[in-house]
Amino acid sequence: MVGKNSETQNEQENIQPEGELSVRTLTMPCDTNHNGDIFGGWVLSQMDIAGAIYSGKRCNGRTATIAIEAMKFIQPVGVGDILCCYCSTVKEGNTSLSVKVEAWVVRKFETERVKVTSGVFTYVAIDEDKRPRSINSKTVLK
Ligand SMILES: CCCCCCCCCCCCCCCC(=O)SCCNC(=O)CCNC(=O)[C@H](O)C(C)(C)COP(=O)(O)OP(=O)(O)OC[C@H]1O[C@@H](n2cnc3c(N)ncnc32)[C@H](O)[C@@H]1OP(=O)(O)O
Repeated sequence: MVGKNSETQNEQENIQPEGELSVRTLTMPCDTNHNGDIFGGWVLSQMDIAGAIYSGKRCNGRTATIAIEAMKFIQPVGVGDILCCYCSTVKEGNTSLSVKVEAWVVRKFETERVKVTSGVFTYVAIDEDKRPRSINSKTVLK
């Protein structure tokens, strides 16, 4: 069974996700690699979407990902797992917002959450010409 040891560890240490749930989705067979696990790149893209939704709300409109800190994939994600991405603010700059995104999964037919990876994603608030703008500027949300 994938990741059972870490689940037990999470329960024992009572580790909980940090931040606001931004994306929750079901993993599908089309997202697997040649080993039958979910592609790390697919997980990364879901985390980027989660951070983009979170930063879009905070920055009142469009944002673009400018940087992603090094990440460690702690354990594999399987088909049928439910991926949950939680976001919290690490740093607010003038035009940028750094967001910690934690990825957790609920294993297929189980109930406990297991942390699979986390990373800091930085977004820049951009205007309609795709130029940086203040994260506090009020833009039309489109
Ligand atoms: C109710 C509302 C709901 C809304 C709901 C929305 C939902 C929406 C869902 C979308 C879901 C899909 C989301 C996919 C998200 C992409 O896929 S975005 C695509 C990938 N990213 C790109 O193509 C961006 C390409 N880069 C660029 O266009 C330009 O670099 C940018 C972003 C316009 C920035 O321009 P620049 O001249 O390079 O920026 P610069 O002035 O040097 O620096 C800007 C800020 O970034 C910081 N920065 C620069 N380099 C770095 C670095 N390496 N590390 C950290 N920070 C850095 C600077 O310090 C500065 O921050 P501040 O000090 O102002 O706070």
